[in-house]
This record gives sequence, structure tokens and C-alpha cells, in this order.
Amino acid sequence: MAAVVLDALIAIEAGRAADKVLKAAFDKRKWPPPARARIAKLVLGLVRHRRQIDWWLDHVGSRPAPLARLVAALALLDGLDKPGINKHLPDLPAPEKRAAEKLIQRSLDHPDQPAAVQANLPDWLMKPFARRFGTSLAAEAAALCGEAGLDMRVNTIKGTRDAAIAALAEDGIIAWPTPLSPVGLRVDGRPPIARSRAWREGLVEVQDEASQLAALVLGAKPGERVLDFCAGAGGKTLAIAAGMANKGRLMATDSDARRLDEAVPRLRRGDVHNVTRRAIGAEGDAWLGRQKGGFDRVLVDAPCTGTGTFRRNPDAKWRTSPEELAHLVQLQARLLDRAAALVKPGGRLVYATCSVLIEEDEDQVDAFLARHPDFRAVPIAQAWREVGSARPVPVDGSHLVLTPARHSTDGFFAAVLERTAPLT
Ligand SMILES: C[S@@+](CC[C@H](N)C(=O)[O-])C[C@H]1O[C@@H](n2cnc3c(N)ncnc32)[C@H](O)[C@@H]1O
Repeated sequence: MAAVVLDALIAIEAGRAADKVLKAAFDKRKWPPPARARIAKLVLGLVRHRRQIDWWLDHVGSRPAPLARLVAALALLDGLDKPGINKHLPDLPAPEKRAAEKLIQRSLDHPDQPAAVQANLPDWLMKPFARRFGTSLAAEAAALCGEAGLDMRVNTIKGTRDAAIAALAEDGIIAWPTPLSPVGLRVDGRPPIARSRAWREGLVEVQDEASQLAALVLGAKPGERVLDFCAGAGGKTLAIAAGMANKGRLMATDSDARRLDEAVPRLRRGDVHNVTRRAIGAEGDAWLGRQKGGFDRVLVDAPCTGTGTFRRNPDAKWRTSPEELAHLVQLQARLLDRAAALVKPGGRLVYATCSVLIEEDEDQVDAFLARHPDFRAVPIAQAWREVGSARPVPVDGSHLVLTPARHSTDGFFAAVLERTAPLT
């Protein structure tokens, strides 16, 4: 098992995505489920807590090479003692053996660790995180180091939430309603959802509660003309289609045709019939040019740093950079401008990201409103009321800002914008 973990760490260090590396490792060799879970937990735990692990290695005079990191993870994350580490790594070279001896019975936290080390964040992210979270930074960073829960969205085209709970129970999966989304379900652990009848028959889709809420506040109604501008593999398209009860026209566009194709089996499984997919040019598109003012609702689920999804993609922490942030902020602004032209008077544009950085969220919306005086921000409490949610709006500010520590969801942002004046 240690060899698989080490290979995975080396591949991730070389820049490959952790989820793809683990998938490839599990495709190559069929591990029993408990071993699989343990490998994934170790690899992802190490990636999540890399700064603290490396701080400890430095503290005990060891280099942060993959084998030393694994030794540190076994001691600091798993709490193994000397025989326990020996069992996994019987032939440790002398330097790693010495490191292991110094690390056993230590806890991961140490008062001498700088704030960015304690938060397991790259230094450059500390400032934007402090800007977003203030005194809650440590709690939110800790929550982002945790494991994401497993949420599902009930496909109301196929049945009710109660019907989904009952169907999942037939397969031994105990699910209960999520606190915020009226169509959300949550489960403990990682049950094999894709083997359940409820999933196979399209009654449920795996989707974080925050993403469900982004589709909800778009408020698309049956019979409307709606555009999911950055539809990707269709996660939110499916949620919007269900809100429209399959009636009206829902266009799903993306510049990545391959990702759009991934939506096909999901749409089929969900019995979704009102969606048309269309790959568009990354820098504009003749078809889009002809759709000016043509949509009641447009969702821009923009490409972003993904800082809100570090629980799921912990390796992204170490890949994002200030340069990437600057590039994304420009791209998001261009996409918003392009999408704005497609909204009809009185129509709505929802801008969403899975980023917790204000630079990609509120700043982006403020800059958009300054460029587009023909739009206004709809207070999130109003948008929330209008979609008839029985629950109170879960945030105090103008937009939907969800965080893992406060809401037990991915970090997520959504702003509802309304065209108040005719197109010029
Ligand atoms: C956050 S993902 C969308 C996820 C998707 N909405 C879902 O719910 O599964 C952002 C998407 O924006 C797309 N994208 C990036 N640049 C684009 C562009 N210039 N025009 C349109 N889509 C773009 C990416 O291909 C990616 O699928």
C-alpha cells in the first residue's frame, strides 16, 4: 500500500490532479474497499495538510521528499507509533527512521507554526482569505482541510424528495434532507450511490448543496428561455431543467465540447428533454451574437480558482497562483459582459463561482455593475423569497456567500443581477 501512496504523491507533486491520480491507481489494481479508502485518505490527507507536514519535517531536520512526507503523515495524521509505522514501511532508510522517531506522539498543530502553515494555505492566499474571512480565517481554513460530505439533488422531474429517500433506503443508503436546499439530500460517509436504483434511474444526482442553491436562485420557470452559459458537464443544467419541469427552452453552452458531451448520459438518465447543448467559441461566437436580449435567465457559473472546493480538490491549493487569479478575473469579466448582452429587459443574470475570493466575487460584481448601469443587483433575500423557499435565506449580505465552516457546503458565491433597461 505504501508504494501506491508514494507513486500517487510523486504524480501529484509533478502536477497531475489528485482525483485522476487516485482513479488511475484504483483502475490499475482492484483494492478491497477498506484499503482503497485508506489509500485515498492518506494521499488526500497529506495533500490537505502539506504545509504542516513539511513544517514538521523541517523542524526535525528532514527534507520534504515523498517518503519522509508519508512517514510524517503516518505519525501526525494517523497517530501511528513505531511498530505501526514499521508495519507499513519495514525497510525505512536511516534518515526517515530518525524522522519517524522524532514525530511519533506529536500532534499536527504546533504553537510555533506561522499562520499560513497552520491554515495549510500558500502564503499568497492568506491576504485574500483574511479579506473574506477576517477573524474566522482559521476556522474556515480548517474546514477547507476537512473532507467534503456527500450531497445529492433530488430530480423532481422523476419524483419527490420522500420518494428518493425511500428508494435510496431500499439499497441500504440512509439519506436525509439538507438544511438549505429544498431538493437536497445528505448521507454519511461515501456509500456507493452510483450502484443504487435511485441514481441509475435518475431520481438523484450527486451535487453539493451550494451548487443546488445557485440553480435555485436563478429562479428559472417552466416555459422560459434560459441559458446556462458555462454549462460544463451539466451539473447545474440538470438542476435548472428540473426547476423548469422540462418545459421551455434551456440552452447549455460551453467552450469545451468534450465537457458538454459528458452531460449527455446525465440528461438521459434524468429524463431531461428541454436542453440543447452548444459548444461556443472561447472568444465569442456568431450564434451567441444573434441571441442578443433573447433569454429570460442566464447563469454564468464562471471558471474560477476553485478556492471554495479545497475540501474536494486539495491539490488545487498548491496549483493556483496570483497570476492565475489575475487571468481568471479578466476572463470572468469578459464572460459576464458577453452573457449580459443575452439577457432580455427584466431578465436575470446569475453570476456564480466556487471561489471564496472577494476578487472573483463581490469585486467582480461591483465592476460589472459599474460597467453596466442597465443592471441592478437583486438582494439575495428577495431572490430567495421569490423562488418560494420555505427556509430563511442563509446569509446576511447582498449576495449568496456560502462557506464550509458556516454552512457545511463548498465555498460558493452567487449574485443575482437584473436588467432594468432595454438593450441599446
Ligand atoms: C465552473 S465550470 C462549470 C461547471 C458547470 N456549470 C457544472 O455545474 O457542472 C466553468 C466552465 O466554464 C467553461 N469555460 C471556460 N472558458 C469559457 C469561455 N470562454 N466560454 C464559455 N465557457 C467557458 C469551462 O469549460 C468550464 O466548463
